[in-house]
Amino acid sequence: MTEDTPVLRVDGLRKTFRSRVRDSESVIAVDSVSLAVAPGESLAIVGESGSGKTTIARILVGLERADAGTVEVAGADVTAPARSRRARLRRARAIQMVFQNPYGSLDPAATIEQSVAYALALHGVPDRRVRTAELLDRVGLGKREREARPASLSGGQLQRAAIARCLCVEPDVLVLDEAVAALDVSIQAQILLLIDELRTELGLTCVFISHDLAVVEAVSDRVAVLLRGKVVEEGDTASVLRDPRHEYTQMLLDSVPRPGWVPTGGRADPADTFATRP
Ligand SMILES: Nc1ncnc2c1ncn2[C@@H]1O[C@H](COP(=O)(O)OP(=O)(O)OP(=O)(O)O)[C@@H](O)[C@H]1O
Repeated sequence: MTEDTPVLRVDGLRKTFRSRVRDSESVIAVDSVSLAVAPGESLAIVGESGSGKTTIARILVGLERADAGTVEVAGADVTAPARSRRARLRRARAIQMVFQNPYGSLDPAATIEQSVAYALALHGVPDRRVRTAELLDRVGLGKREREARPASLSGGQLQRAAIARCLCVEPDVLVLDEAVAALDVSIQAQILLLIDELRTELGLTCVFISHDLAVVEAVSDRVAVLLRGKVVEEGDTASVLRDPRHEYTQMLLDSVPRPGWVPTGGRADPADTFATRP
């Protein structure tokens, strides 16, 4: 693989669900989505609620099965569900996910260091005690937090622990699904800074799922804008945010609160606003 060969390649993803509202109807959550992320690059997937962001993230990490399309990580096809334990471990090494709610990835009964040590053991990493300490040090968790159980930690501390747990396997790709959305703004900034440092140090390839354009601007090199399951605009983050080509991207930008902002129209349901757009 050369430096430019994408480490993550998504081709023609499609996912339909049975409607939660009317059983006889279906919802196209993801529609012909193709993406490529180069080694060390950070791609943001942005869109309003219901645009399909989380469904894409869940397909990437194998929590959801696509109806069509393929996902390749470091040249290996990871589209099919991993059936054997070995295949599941291989898949976990390829791609890891930080969730909005870190409780999902941390055992409530275990201390943070036990959770990290367990993940290392699962993947047969030697020198687990040393490696656990290194990882928790790296994400900025001290002795008290390491020995605590998830219920006694703050959201920011939990996200640090969840990131450390993902890093146990040195994944090819890290997917962060609204990973800072539930945090206070100042804690958000600390976590974004940590992710940025880790990207620089480890050359991490990241996919950031977010509805927040300020977060997208801070963390991504490239952005894909999602509307009703389809990518309607994609490009270098700074250019897209400065000079959006699609009206929907413009609408997302217009709906960011700022001094003098009047919330008229900007928060209209994009499904209504752009329903007829090809
Ligand atoms: N398990 C499911 N069953 C039925 N419909 C679903 C399911 N999961 C997602 N959907 C629908 O698929 C569409 C895309 O949802 P998804 O959660 O991927 O969007 P999103 O952009 O991540 O939104 P949010 O930011 O609110 O999480 C929505 O219309 C949603 O209602």
